Amino acid sequence: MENEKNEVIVVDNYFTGSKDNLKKWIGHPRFELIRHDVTETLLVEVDRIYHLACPASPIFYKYNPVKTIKTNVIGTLNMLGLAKRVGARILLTSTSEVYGDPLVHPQPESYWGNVNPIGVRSCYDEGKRVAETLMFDYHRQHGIEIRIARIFNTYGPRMNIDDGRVVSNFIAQALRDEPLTVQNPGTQTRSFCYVSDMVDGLIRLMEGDHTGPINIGNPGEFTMLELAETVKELINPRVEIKRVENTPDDPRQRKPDITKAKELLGWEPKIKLREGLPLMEEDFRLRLGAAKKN
Ligand SMILES: NC(=O)c1ccc[n+]([C@@H]2O[C@H](COP(=O)([O-])OP(=O)(O)OC[C@H]3O[C@@H](n4cnc5c(N)ncnc54)[C@H](O)[C@@H]3O)[C@@H](O)[C@H]2O)c1
Ligand SMILES: O=C(O)[C@H]1O[C@H](OP(=O)(O)OP(=O)(O)OC[C@H]2O[C@@H](n3ccc(=O)[nH]c3=O)[C@H](O)[C@@H]2O)[C@H](O)[C@@H](O)[C@@H]1O
Repeated sequence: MENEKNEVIVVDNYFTGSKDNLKKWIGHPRFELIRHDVTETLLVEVDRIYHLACPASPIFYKYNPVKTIKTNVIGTLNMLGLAKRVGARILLTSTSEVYGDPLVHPQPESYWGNVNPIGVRSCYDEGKRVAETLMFDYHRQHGIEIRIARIFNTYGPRMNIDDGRVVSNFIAQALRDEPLTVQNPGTQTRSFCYVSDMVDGLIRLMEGDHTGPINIGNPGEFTMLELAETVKELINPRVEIKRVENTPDDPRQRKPDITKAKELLGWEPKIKLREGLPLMEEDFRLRLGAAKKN
């Protein structure tokens, strides 16, 4: 929308999304919002498709796993069908979860992954693997222009407060004076990317010449205990850290190798975790009505 040459159509079934996040643009002449589920056919005329629709927080994607896999498979088929009909270029937001519980560290795009095909996370990680396969089959068979981003844990303002992912959980807990829930063992790692860096990476990938898959993420790697300590230090030093049970198949380590993104897209993240957390804190404080204490 910031580029005046663009007209934007947003399609969402609001399963985890919110109209509030789009308030700024509703009513703008270059903007349209459609309530639609991508598992149904969509007929619009476009030249770029950013296919992001999919529940992404583990608590939401496990809530209705059959719907999650339908969104990944039928939803991606429908978006590819649309791309084929109108000759659009399509970008899929795949995930670092295609690497499963990785045995190679950090993860380059050439790694095929270590994924449980029948586990409670499979609707999401195997779903995204099939979505990538569909993208490449449409590309080879029908000549569709495709782009695949493998996104690593991304966070930022305007996330659903009860999204359930670790950064939003810890920030909301710190602001509510509730203990930070570190799932065992707490030594598992993630690499957190700030949302503006991610958006910049996705646009570069879409407008560049490479199909991908390309990892887009921030290589700064933290254990969940380190993340909790950092949130405590920056946001609420009085808060406790509480150890809780983990869920099955939780990946033990995750860090992107971003050599390809640097070389092919000229992209690398700019915002460090310690800079991104306060930006998210500010937005969460406003929405939770939590005033800053001295
Ligand atoms: N944020 C991350 O760390 C991360 C990491 C890897 C991949 N991704 C991918 O990026 C995309 C966006 O993730 P996010 O973090 O913004 O998640 P999110 O849950 O905040 O947003 C997903 C959006 O998709 C919509 N949606 C879900 N199912 C739909 C359907 N059947 N039809 C239409 N809309 C539907 C939701 O309502 C929501 O607006 C997802 O595809 C996700 O898998 C995100
Ligand atoms: O980046 C990715 O590729 C994937 O990352 C996340 O999956 P996950 O890393 O499991 O996300 P979280 O739920 O934020 O969990 C991260 C870690 O924090 C831990 N955690 C989570 C929540 C919490 O309250 N406490 C806590 O310690 C989990 O055990 C896990 O080890 C996203 O949810 C997926 O959509 C995305 O595709």
